[in-house]
Amino acid sequence: MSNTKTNATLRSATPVGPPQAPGAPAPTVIPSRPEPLALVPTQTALIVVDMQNAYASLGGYVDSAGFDISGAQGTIAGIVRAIEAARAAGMLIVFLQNGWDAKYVEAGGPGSPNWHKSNALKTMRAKPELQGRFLAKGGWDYELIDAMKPQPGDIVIPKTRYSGFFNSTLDSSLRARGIRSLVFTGIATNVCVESSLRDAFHLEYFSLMLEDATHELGGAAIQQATVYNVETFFGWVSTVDAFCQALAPATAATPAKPETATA
Ligand SMILES: C/C(=C/NC(N)=O)C(=O)O
Repeated sequence: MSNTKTNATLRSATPVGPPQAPGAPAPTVIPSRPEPLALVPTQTALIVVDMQNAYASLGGYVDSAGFDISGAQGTIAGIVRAIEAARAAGMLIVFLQNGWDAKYVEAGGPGSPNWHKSNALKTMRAKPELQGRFLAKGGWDYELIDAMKPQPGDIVIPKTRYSGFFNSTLDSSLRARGIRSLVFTGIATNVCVESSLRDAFHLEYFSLMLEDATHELGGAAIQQATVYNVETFFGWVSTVDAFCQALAPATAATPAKPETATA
């Protein structure tokens, strides 16, 4: 890509991150591009975007609408690892869940661009036998996938448009908990992940995207376009391995069980 040179030039080894008050817990430095990112785990939320049957399961909305999600299993495995590492380090886990009421009032009618652009709504209009099947609250398509059931202390935030911040309680929920940094995972990289991450930038959050814990709709070049956008304009990019390895010392620092002395 012709932009590689620009990004390499702008890369730095000095970590960046939200300012820390004196006496604040030491941040964890995550190797990332274009700079390492310094995050305090207890002031960071892992955002899992729309890991619902609609986006990650065969027979769900995006599969039925003709998008290729054959790589979703790898994405799911990466997100599961990231969640485990984040939880062990004391990060808040937030699951976003996209969809509308069963009568699709929240989806909007012909006066809403969403009615015209949503491929879920378009597919159901084109095939009336599918009406009611996609992204309706209460249905299988809307549910989070089995691999990602929330645990006590996690937060689930419903949303009705691509950005997790639009008309939702996401921003207030994060601010109320003193969250300053966000780690983005989920599907789709170029739609709800990127929309949410862009809004996070404008709301002054430091955002990291784990590129191998996201999956695009539209092909490999589309994935690279979002990675470029995030790395160059809106945040930082890393991998599941780098994230988990950086957090491991923080996890190891939690008090171990006393060993039983054997004579
Ligand atoms: C295309 C699409 C993407 N959603 C997402 N979670 O990125 C949709 O909801 O129609």
